[in-house]
Amino acid sequence: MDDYDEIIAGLNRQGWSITDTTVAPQWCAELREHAERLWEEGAFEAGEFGLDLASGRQPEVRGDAVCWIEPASDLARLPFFEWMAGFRAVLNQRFNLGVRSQEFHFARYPRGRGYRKHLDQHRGRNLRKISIVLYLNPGWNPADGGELCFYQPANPELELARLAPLNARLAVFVSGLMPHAVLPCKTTRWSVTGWLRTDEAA
Ligand SMILES: O=C(O)CCC(=O)C(=O)O
Ligand SMILES: [Fe+2]
Repeated sequence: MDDYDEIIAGLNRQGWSITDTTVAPQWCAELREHAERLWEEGAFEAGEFGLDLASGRQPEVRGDAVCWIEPASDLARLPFFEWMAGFRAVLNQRFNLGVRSQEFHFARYPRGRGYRKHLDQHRGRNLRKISIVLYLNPGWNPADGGELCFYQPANPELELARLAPLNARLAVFVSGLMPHAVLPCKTTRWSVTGWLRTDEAA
């Protein structure tokens, strides 16, 4: 079984999958360098919750700052994003998922912040099919918190898994199915987050 197969098997079986050996630590180091540079350049903005821009910024609900990766930029051609384009092709060929575009942002959670339980599909819209999170945190300690939690789709009170944001860990899940949350972190938490979508690139 290759990595794509392993991830897809997890999605089919339970709606989510975690792999720790798919993404090369070198790719993560490079992404983390870019993320920190962009942070220092002031390129991040507060993460927004839902589509209502007027009321969308609620740090007690969603505490990260994000920096979107322009699809036409050099960054979008880094190996991790090329690998994702390959994953998309496999999902389309074998499962007819019709994921025609991908969007990604860097995310940075400062100490004390998390993201309350939510689904990744905006209400009434279902363009986002598959959610992707790659963690960029070398030396993450279990005591640092910041776990990604999955909850039972039919009963979101029931926690299914609690996963530390370990360096190079890749989480993939069905956007419209899996309730999830980020528990508050005790130290700065970095990641790349994205979605495979059914519409064409903007
Ligand atoms: O960083 C994570 O573990 C999940 C982030 C998330 O749920 C989101 O950005 O929608
Ligand atoms: Fe999410």
